[in-house]
Amino acid sequence: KIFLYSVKPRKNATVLSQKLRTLYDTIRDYKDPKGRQLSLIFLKLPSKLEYPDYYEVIKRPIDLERISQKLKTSQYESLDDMVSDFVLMFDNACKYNEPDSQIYKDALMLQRVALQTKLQLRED
Ligand SMILES: CN(C)Cc1ccn2c1[nH]c(=O)c1c(Cl)cccc12
Repeated sequence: KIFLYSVKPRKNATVLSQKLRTLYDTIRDYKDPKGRQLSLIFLKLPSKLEYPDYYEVIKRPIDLERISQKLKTSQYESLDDMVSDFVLMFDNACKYNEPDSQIYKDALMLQRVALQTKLQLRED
């Protein structure tokens, strides 16, 4: 299948898409020192059937699948744009879940990974 660009994608468009992919993959693949992949619980929101109150408490529910979908369909205009979706998700997790819960602690850890990765990618 020959894919001829009618118009060559602008350089910074591909640079941005590479940075967005790197940020997403870094969070998705992050493992703690014991080798546990923290992102797995964040892949899919809890079901409305099992957790109806979740959708009362959390006004803007979001999960990794939604962020992944937005990445695939080029809906992010900047790194900060994607970071704000990650921060929203982790804030949701810290709002709904108890501070002594594993998901609360994992949200804080992954939020730090997101912010550190953003800073590193900004320098490149
Ligand atoms: C107890 N149960 C609802 C925890 C649980 C189970 C799954 N998920 C949560 N809590 C969340 O906040 C959450 C978020 Cl942000 C994104 C994706 C999945 C989530």
